[in-house]
Amino acid sequence: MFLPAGSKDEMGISLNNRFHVMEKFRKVTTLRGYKPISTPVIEYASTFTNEFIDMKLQDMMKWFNGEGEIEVLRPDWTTAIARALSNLEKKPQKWAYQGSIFKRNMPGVEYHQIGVEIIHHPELMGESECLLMAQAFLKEIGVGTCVIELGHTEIYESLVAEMQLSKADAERLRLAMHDKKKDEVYQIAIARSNKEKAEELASLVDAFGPIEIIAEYEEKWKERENVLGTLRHIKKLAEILKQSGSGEILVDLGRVKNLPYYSGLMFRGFLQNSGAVCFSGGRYDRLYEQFGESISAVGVALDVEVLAAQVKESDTLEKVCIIANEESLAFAEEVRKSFENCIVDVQSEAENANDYNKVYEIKKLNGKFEVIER
Ligand SMILES: N[C@@H](Cc1c[nH]c[nH+]1)C(=O)O
Repeated sequence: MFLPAGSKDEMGISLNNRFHVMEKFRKVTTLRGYKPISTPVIEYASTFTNEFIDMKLQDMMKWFNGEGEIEVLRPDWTTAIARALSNLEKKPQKWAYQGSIFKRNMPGVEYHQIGVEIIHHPELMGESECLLMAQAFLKEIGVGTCVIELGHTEIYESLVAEMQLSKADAERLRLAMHDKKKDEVYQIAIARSNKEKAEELASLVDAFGPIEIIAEYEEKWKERENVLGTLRHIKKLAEILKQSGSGEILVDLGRVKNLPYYSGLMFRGFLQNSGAVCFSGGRYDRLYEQFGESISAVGVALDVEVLAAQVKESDTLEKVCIIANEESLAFAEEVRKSFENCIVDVQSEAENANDYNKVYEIKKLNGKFEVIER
């Protein structure tokens, strides 16, 4: 029997590691005051494709239901949770979730995420909480500090806003900027504005580096009051992270949004050893405008596959094998209770004796069961 492309079975160590990551996440988030939330795996496509969200239908796993409406497998937690929360009381809330998202445009199709969404919290508080939670969690699973990158939608968008781009050109420019293709950014920009503007936009491609480069850009953009405010905000957040023992902090001032609903601060975490992205998130206040609300919303999702691959299998529990037969099964179940905090495996034969720290056999001597160490 075969599976569709992208689907896969999982077993043994990799599944154990995934569960380990998810259990620790539940512990860390519970202790930080998050409540759990879950949404159905099947939703209407329009929840994700409406004008406020604008995710691409072609990237989703989808079908028509009996009424002719398009249904999808959950492509994104953040949007699904916003839908679920839209009718709830408007007070500060912190939600934690774990489960799959599905993306047709990615080789794995099904991805496991753990994440949090924080709404109705003061901006800096919600943003720093996302990152401090992520840091505390990475520590808890033994990954340690990661490299944090901070970016902001408004720097690029305030430059582009004056350019009167068509939707298609805006998307081409965003992609070129995202891929850091400086020449292409310049070419698209020069066709729609003047040389000075095109050069400014192209130079934004290089506006990344350690947090200290912000000083250079404060000087460069000293006339642009709104951008200066954004830089001050990023610096404040970086300061909180540093004081809380974060590792390296980078900025990408030319970063464009990777999800259409971001508005404001965006962040990512990179593993120290491989550079893999282990978390990604940001502010998405505008997503709630579809419900006629103006609120503060920020969240982060962590990639369970990436993190599970970092977990070192630490079998701290002693493994015991009890060999029993049909007659001694009930007795073996009693014996099991005498081994506290051990993995106790009742078998008919110790096939792989080396897998166990201790092997016991239940024998019947003079009509009585005895436990004999092998
Ligand atoms: N849903 C985003 C992460 C996120 C959570 N909250 C805000 N952003 C993602 O899948 O990358």
